[in-house]
Amino acid sequence: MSGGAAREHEGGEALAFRGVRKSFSGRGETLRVLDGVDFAVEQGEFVSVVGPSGCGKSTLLNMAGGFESPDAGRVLAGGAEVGGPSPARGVVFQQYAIFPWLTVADNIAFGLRLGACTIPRSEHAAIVARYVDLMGLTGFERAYPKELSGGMRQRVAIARAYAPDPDVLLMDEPFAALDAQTREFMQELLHGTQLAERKTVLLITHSVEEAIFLSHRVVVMSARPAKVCEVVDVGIGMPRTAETRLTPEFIELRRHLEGVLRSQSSNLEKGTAA
Ligand SMILES: Nc1ncnc2c1ncn2[C@@H]1O[C@H](COP(=O)(O)OP(=O)(O)OP(=O)(O)O)[C@@H](O)[C@H]1O
Repeated sequence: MSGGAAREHEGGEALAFRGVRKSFSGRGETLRVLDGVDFAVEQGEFVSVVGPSGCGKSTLLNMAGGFESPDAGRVLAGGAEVGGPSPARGVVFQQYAIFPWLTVADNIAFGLRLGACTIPRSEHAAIVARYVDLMGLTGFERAYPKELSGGMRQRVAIARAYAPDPDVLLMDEPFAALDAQTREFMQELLHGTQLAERKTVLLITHSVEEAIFLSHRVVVMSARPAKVCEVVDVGIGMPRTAETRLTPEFIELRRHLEGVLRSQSSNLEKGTAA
C-alpha cells in the first residue's frame, strides 16, 4: 500500500529533546542518568527508544509527559517547552492503568469526557466504536476490566489514549507484561491502529523486534550516563505483517541493533559509557 515508503509522516517536529541532562540524588550519591540527549520525533512519525536497562528511557518519556523536568536542556512538544502533564500528550504505561469500576466503553470514553477535551459529545459514541473495532474489542464494550485478559486490558488502555486525539502518544513498555504470542498480536493491532490514525508516537521498549516492527525510526541509547548512540531509519514498507518479521531486511536490522545494544550493555556493566 505504501509502495515501500516507510516514512509517510507529514514532517515538522512534534516532540524534541535538546541537550537533555538529568541526574537523581539520594543517600548522598548522585546518579547521572541522561548526559545530553538530542533527538526529535516528527509529526505522524512512530519512533521507538531502546537502550541498556537503567539507561534512562523511562526518564525521557516521563519528561515528555511532563512528569519530570530536565536539569539542563529542553524538552519541546509542538515547539513549546513541556511544563507539566497535558491532555495533548496521551500516555500508556506497562501496568493496566484503566479504571476497574468503568466498562470498556466508559474507560475508552474517559478522556473524551474530561473538560480539556474539545471533541463534541455527539461524536463520542462513534469514536469509542471506532477504537473498539480497531483494538479488536467488539462484544466487550460493556465488560469490566476484571473480566478481561491482560492483553485486552492493555488494548483498552491504548484505545483510551488514542480516543481524545492527543498530539503525541507516549508509550512506556506497554506490552512488557504480556506473553510473547499476545505481544506479537498486540503489536499488529497497534500497527493497524497507527496506520489508520497516523499519530506521533514515542515508544519505549526492551524489544528490538518490537521497535523495528512498529517504527519509522529506532533511537538507541548508550549506557548510563546516556546519550543517543545511534538512530536507525527502519526503511521497511508498511503495512508490516507477521511475514515482515521473517524478511532478510528485518532480520539484518535486528541483528545490527542487538549487536549495538549488547555492546552498550557491556559498557554499563563495566561502568563506562561509549
Ligand atoms: N525518581 C527517581 N529517583 C531516583 N532515581 C531514579 C528516579 N527515576 C529513575 N531513577 C534511576 O535512574 C535510572 C534510570 O531509570 P529509568 O527507569 O529511566 O531507566 P530505563 O532505561 O527506563 O530502565 P529499564 O530499562 O530498566 O526500564 C535508574 O537507575 C533508576 O533507578
